[in-house]
Amino acid sequence: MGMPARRARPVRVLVDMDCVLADFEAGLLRGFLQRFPGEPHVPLEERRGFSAREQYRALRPDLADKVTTVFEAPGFFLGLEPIPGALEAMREMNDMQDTQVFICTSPLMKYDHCVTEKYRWVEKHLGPQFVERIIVTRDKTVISGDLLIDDKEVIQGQEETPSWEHILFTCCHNQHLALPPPQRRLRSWSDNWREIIDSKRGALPLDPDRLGLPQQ
Ligand SMILES: Nc1ccn([C@H]2C[C@H](O)[C@@H](COP(=O)(O)O)O2)c(=O)n1
Ligand SMILES: [Mg+2]
Repeated sequence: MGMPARRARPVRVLVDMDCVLADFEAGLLRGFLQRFPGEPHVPLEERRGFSAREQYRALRPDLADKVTTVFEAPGFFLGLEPIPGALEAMREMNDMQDTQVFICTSPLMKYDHCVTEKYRWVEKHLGPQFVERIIVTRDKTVISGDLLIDDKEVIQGQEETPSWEHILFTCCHNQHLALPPPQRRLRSWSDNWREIIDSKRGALPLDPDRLGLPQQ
């Protein structure tokens, strides 16, 4: 009897941070209302499009810079609340057999507080073993993986055909979008992320050394 067949490599899952693990949108609105209480704002149910800055600009041009001061301020990223179920899902995913999890996040161009606070947020909420799993990049297309769970509707960069399948994580700014088939959504961390990961297992090549076939 040979050894049982085994997959040649684990499924690699890249998980975005803002709006997937950390509630950027709720933190931004809370910060905006605190800092500019008399100004018009965009309620979460009316958010459309990835860029809050552009939607505030459309509301009134000077609000673009005002909303930007909120997410560029020290303490903003560290103070974000976790998305419901995100921390539990990350721990479970990290413990799954044949599964590798990385946190894949883009920094602001004005990175002073953002980058350090993203690291500190991960350590605070997920612990040091996840700090080792952080990938900070402005271009997610050059990172290799089987899945990228991300709330940004279109992810472009230098690589035209990234190795990962983009799973759109539902967030206030993208919930109205009809996805072109076969693109898939993860509606929340209560949705079936395990099934999405398992759907990638069959696609992986089997390790010929583990098939139990007689060696040639
Ligand atoms: N609705 C959003 C979400 C995030 N950002 C900014 C904040 C971060 O610097 C960056 C994160 O991008 P991600 O890695 O989550 O694709 O983008 C924003 O401007 N608006
Ligand atoms: Mg995001």
